Amino acid sequence: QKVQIQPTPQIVSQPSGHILKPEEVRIIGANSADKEAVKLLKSLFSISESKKGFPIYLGEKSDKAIRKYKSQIPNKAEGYYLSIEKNKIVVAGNDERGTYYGMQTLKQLLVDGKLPLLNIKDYPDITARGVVEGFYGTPWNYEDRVSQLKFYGANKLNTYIYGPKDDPYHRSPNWREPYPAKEAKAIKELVQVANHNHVDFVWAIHPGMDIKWNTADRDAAISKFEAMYDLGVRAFAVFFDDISWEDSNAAKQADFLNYLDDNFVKVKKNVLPLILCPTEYNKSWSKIEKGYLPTLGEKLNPSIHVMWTGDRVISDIDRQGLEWINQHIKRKAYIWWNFPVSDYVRDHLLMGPAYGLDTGASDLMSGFMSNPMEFAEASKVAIYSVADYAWNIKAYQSMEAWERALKAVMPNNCEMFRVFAIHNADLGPNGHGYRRDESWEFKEIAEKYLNEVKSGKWKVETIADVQQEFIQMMMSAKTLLQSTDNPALIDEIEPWLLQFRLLGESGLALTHLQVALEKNDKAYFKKLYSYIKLLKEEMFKNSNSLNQNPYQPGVKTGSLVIEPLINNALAELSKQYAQRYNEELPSIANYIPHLIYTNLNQVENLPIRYLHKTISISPLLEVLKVPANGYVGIELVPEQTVLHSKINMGLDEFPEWAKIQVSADGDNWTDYQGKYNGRKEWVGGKLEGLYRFVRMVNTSANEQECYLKRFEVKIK
Ligand SMILES: CCCC(=O)N[C@H]1/C(=N/OC(=O)Nc2ccccc2)O[C@H](CO)[C@@H](O)[C@@H]1O
Ligand SMILES: [Ca+2]
Repeated sequence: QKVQIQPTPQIVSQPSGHILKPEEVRIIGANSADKEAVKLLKSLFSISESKKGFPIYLGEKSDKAIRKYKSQIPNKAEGYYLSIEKNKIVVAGNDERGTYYGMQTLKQLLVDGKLPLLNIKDYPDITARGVVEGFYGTPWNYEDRVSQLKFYGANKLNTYIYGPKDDPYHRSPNWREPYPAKEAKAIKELVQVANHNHVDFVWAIHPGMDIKWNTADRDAAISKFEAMYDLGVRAFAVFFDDISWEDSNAAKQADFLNYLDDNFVKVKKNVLPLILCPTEYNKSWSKIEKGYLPTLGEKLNPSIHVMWTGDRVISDIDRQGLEWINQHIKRKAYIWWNFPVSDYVRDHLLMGPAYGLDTGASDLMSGFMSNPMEFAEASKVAIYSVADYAWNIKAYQSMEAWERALKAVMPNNCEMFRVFAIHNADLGPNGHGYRRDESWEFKEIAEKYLNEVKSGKWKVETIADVQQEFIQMMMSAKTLLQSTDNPALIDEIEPWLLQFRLLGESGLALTHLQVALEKNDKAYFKKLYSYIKLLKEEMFKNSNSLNQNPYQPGVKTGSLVIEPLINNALAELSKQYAQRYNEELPSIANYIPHLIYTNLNQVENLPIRYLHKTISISPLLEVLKVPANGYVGIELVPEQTVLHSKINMGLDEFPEWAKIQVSADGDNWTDYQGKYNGRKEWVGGKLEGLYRFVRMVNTSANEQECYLKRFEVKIK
């Protein structure tokens, strides 16, 4: 039988039987082996004081106790040789971390008091593997981070990069200041937890918003690094992402990094190589002829890593793209993979497989980091898969890893967790145009069901299939809400579980509308319809009260297949009701008729939201570039009476290049009189008459920059 080890090892022999877990073991090499490995071994077996215990040889290739096995150990960083035999076990590392990883594998193989007889030669494909806490939104808390670090140790991830955008001491305004005592203590403890799990804790500084290219700021960075060094940090990164372009001077950035490298990293000796997050960190933004990347490639000290997100900000990672970037930066790219980060689609959870990763790229990357969701536990599903990919790239199978990830995160309820995860994977329409598959096992049934509803000739077995899925959604939500094996996870995803249950319930009720039509029972149909309306109102209330944030407030679930199926079937069945009984029912599908109105491709995919008679554009996190005559706004369908409007462009004064205009026909525009309310927001009042378009337009002759933090129109 094939043993299952996470991550998938490089070389495993076929098991030739098994042994029972030894009552007592004797560790040979305990004094010279990696101490975390010794601790882990002692937590698994009872150690005999006398000579008679079952021998376990533990240590690194340079240790005397392991000398006999030295030739078996892969000559690769963090590699190990593990052999489980009838009369001994050998756990031999190429280095301390290798020994520790060998022990993690041994721990996984000890199941039901038995151990398989086999041997393994294993090592990682990618040198640095892990997670960059680099998202916008609520940073992870201390308990989240401790749990993450233990999870990384168990999954052979060796790097955690601390860089939460919303930590004021990581970025502006306080990147120069040392952390206050409380935060400093927490970081000091986290570094220790990281060390116990053989994870390199990388502290990132983000000086980009207000750095000056002078000795004062260079030394400010060094003194901040010194302060972090005193807390135990031995690895550092410098982030220059998401800053305005005049600061994206490659030569200055390279000099700054080289100065830190020469005057801090090289001086300290036990500090890992620096990591740079460049301003041009994806192919779609790079203009090679402008020389930013080639300058970094030329000038940056060779030991400094350069981060890269791929062809776009949110992007698949493939061999071709990696070969492209590596030639320009003259080193192997250090990947910052923006998945499962959801800070630009905050109403969605990304619980699906981690796919779009080239299994032929093992020799082209120096690092692979996942940028996760602000929900730490929920992110573990994708992080688990990334661990499998980064360790053994050619063997990676995203769907298989996903199945194991679900079991790892929710061991006692993985089937119910799978029902939830499979229907909470896509992002919905978003500014990056990045989408994921969702509900893939239900799509065919959904299609069949909708066609049968439309034709009015439905089959019992199709209805049964659909009812089974809806009931499973309800069972999944209820089971998970009452589960106890991962309370932190349930706490994070509760809003989505509540919504998921209501969605399943509304789907189930929907199938009974067909029963009512079959029985020609008008009263029953109307009762069901009102019931579905109640369910939808509760979902609407959830979306108005839970997971509120300034960007994508609300709770979206099953948004790719399930929700549209229910809304389309509902519309169809209420149409059939109207035809049969000559009576229109109020539309209850939460359809939004209004549209985004723009000629800027950076925002053309942004979703429109509708809550409480307010239509708004989903905000953009990053800076918006508006060329001459560029405009962004809302098209009201049909035209409406505008009560008031709010536009926040993230600027202190209302820019003279901008105009706010309205139109009924899209050709004749009139200025919309309004004023700044002192909180960077332009406010406009009630307009007489009906209007279809409200927009902000750049009336100057050249490109301008601003933010799209809020653009909303309230209608009567
Ligand atoms: C090396 C990657 C840096 C990165 O991805 N930065 C942020 C990031 N930046 O994305 C952008 O699109 N940034 C941007 C776009 C236009 C102009 C300036 C910045 O996207 C992620 C997902 O929203 C965020 O979590 C990241 O913190
Ligand atoms: Ca040793």
